[in-house]
Amino acid sequence: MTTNKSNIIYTITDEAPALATQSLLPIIQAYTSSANINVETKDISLAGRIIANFPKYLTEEQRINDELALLGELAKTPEANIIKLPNISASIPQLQATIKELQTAGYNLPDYPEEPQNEAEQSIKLTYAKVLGSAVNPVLREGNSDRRAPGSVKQYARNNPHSMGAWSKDSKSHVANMASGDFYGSEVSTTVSGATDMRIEFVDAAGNVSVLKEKVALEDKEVIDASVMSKKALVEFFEQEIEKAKEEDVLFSLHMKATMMKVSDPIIFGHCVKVYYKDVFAKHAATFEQLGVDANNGIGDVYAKIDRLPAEKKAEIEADIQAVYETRPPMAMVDSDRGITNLHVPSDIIIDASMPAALRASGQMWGPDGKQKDTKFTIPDRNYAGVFQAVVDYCRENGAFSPTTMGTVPNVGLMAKKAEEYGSHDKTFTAVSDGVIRAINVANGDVLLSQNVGEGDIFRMCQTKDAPIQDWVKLAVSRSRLSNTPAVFWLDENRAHDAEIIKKVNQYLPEHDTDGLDLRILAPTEACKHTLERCGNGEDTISVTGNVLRDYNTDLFPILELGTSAKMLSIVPLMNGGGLFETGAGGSAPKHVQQFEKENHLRWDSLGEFLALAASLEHVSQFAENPKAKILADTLDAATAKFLEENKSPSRKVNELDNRGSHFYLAMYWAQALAAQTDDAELQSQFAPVAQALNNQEQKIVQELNDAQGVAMDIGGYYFPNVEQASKAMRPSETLNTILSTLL
Ligand SMILES: NC(=O)C1=CN([C@@H]2O[C@H](COP(=O)(O)OP(=O)(O)OC[C@H]3O[C@@H](n4cnc5c(N)ncnc54)[C@H](OP(=O)(O)O)[C@@H]3O)[C@@H](O)[C@H]2O)C=CC1
Ligand SMILES: O=C(O)CCC(=O)C(=O)O
Ligand SMILES: [Mg+2]
Repeated sequence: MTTNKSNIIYTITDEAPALATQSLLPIIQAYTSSANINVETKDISLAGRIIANFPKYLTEEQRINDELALLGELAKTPEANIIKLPNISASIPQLQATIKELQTAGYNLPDYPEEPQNEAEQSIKLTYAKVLGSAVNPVLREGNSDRRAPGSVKQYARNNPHSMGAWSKDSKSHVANMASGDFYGSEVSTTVSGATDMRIEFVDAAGNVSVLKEKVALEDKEVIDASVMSKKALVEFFEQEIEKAKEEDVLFSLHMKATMMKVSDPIIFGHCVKVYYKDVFAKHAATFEQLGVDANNGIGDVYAKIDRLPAEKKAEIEADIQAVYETRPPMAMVDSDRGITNLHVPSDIIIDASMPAALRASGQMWGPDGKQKDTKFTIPDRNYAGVFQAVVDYCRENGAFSPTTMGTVPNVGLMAKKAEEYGSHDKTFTAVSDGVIRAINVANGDVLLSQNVGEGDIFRMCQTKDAPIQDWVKLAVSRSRLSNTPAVFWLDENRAHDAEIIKKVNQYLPEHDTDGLDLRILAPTEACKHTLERCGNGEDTISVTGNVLRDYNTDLFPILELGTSAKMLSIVPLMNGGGLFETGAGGSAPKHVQQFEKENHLRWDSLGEFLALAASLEHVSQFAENPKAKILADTLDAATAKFLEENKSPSRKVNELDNRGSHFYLAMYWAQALAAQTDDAELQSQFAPVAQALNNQEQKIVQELNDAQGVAMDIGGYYFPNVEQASKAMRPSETLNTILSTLL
């Protein structure tokens, strides 16, 4: 893909951010056209990715290019300048719903074959696997991550603190994790010497060898590791903790990352579903087998499949599910009004957002009665569970953090080239029987790593390449220097993988000027305690972490500090010189779309988009030597600061300022800043009348935007909305639209 140096790619994604784009992008395009910057869109939505992968089934007009693949290539070039909004990482139920919507819209796509019966179905399933789970971010993230709250955003939170639920010293909430038999306990790791290929194979108890993965290329000096989650230990753990939750009188809750960890975590989730609802699964085993119920898709899959049964049988199973709640501890709920539990769908409770939300709400979740209650946060594996327990302990002891006084915790995250666990899904396997799974060096037949496995155990291998580690160490030093802030590497010398990474950190740190910097290495739980102490004292600390803690920490600290991770600056300096500017650190906020459909109010906060756009324009100004881009970036920064000062973020309530109104204010402040600057007379004269018009019409525009609300809104689809309808819905102010059109 070739691009003009002043090209910016703006991604079309899903749900709330995709709706917000219908309103914000026309403003961005109108403003940037004045600096010869072309803001082009690329569709990486879930529906778009499905369409792109099945050309054979579609008409000529329906086919679209695989724009994700194009962007993946672009991300490896110095020209890349991509603004990436959050997208859905689909679970199977979400994928099926999207396929259905597309079929209804006339797209002749095949159904998702849950249990393929022949080769053709197997191939369809494999193609759908390409769009399942976290299939976008790892492709674009050809760099490490730098996520932080800009000074103006942090100051805004200090001046306008969000609510924080009070903590009780008697809180019974706690994190439950396994004591053995998990990934943490079994991990082995090594650093590869010399580029080679590896093969992953399974050896059964009788010595028969079968190949699980033919070939994985290994680079010189990369770190590889292998670990196993024992099914037996996991199931026993769930049994015990579910029983204990009842005795302890707390809600039972499970926190996984079934999207990023799309192979291992749905299986772990499925075991929990089968244990919690074991009476139902035992009594109806034959029926479930016949219906093809898959517990990995949650108890919701039972509800979906029993629809096909005669009414009487269906009612019996439903009654049996209800009876489970009499004997089991109360579940943490996703939606207590509709009886949706935390075990309904694996994509409803995603650990990075769900744990901080609970920690912010007095360490509690919502029970079946719609009331908050202390909770057992079940996080089976020990690798990162201790981090959340450290927050629980700190808040129980010291009370909730105060957004007015707490410090800030930016993150430098190791992410490039599918680093660590988040690149493991193509090397994750369930053992079909007892035996050994091992990685063989294809060049000489040596065993690189091996693990004993029992039937049903989950084996996984991770890769972490050397160049990204070097880049990450460099980024950590430079962020620490530039922001004059101590930095802690969250690495556990007792964990095999981390021990290899620590060797590299110690090797690469001396290559940089670290004079006077406070850099240290602490195991994650200790690092978290240290950081929390400092945070409570108003001190800032950079967390330098691997890929998983990058994800967790960049929701955890922003949600405590700012109320949401939507306000984060989220930059990925691409290793080949380009820039990927992610917006916020959160997701696509399905709850916001529900509200939008119900009452035409979108509470999505686009602050992350504003910050990303300013960083992207700054990148254009440097890369393309475009001085107008620099002015656009600086004035956008000024406008964003004013936007915060004036408190123009969307309200949560209908008929008040929403996402669209917040975009109007940004546009007005941006035009004012452009009209006020004197470095570029052309821009000044272009924007003076725009600023004037927006100013004069402020009342009218806000009225038009707010009056449109309060009615149900149909945009012709959820995963595949009608673009014209969505655009019309998101641009209800004719006055604003007319003023913007004068710039084009
Ligand atoms: N970078 C990416 O592409 C990411 C994608 N995802 C995907 O997003 C989906 C939903 O994930 P989930 O775990 O529910 O997390 P989300 O971050 O989407 O939502 C959690 C809550 O965070 C708040 N929130 C998030 N973003 C904003 C925003 N811009 N403005 C205001 N509030 C915001 C909302 O709280 P409230 O309702 O209280 O207003 C929201 O309900 C999944 O499909 C997931 O895979 C998740 C993370 C990152
Ligand atoms: O890609 C995903 O599924 C989620 C990514 C995410 O949560 C993050 O990077 O913070
Ligand atoms: Mg995240």
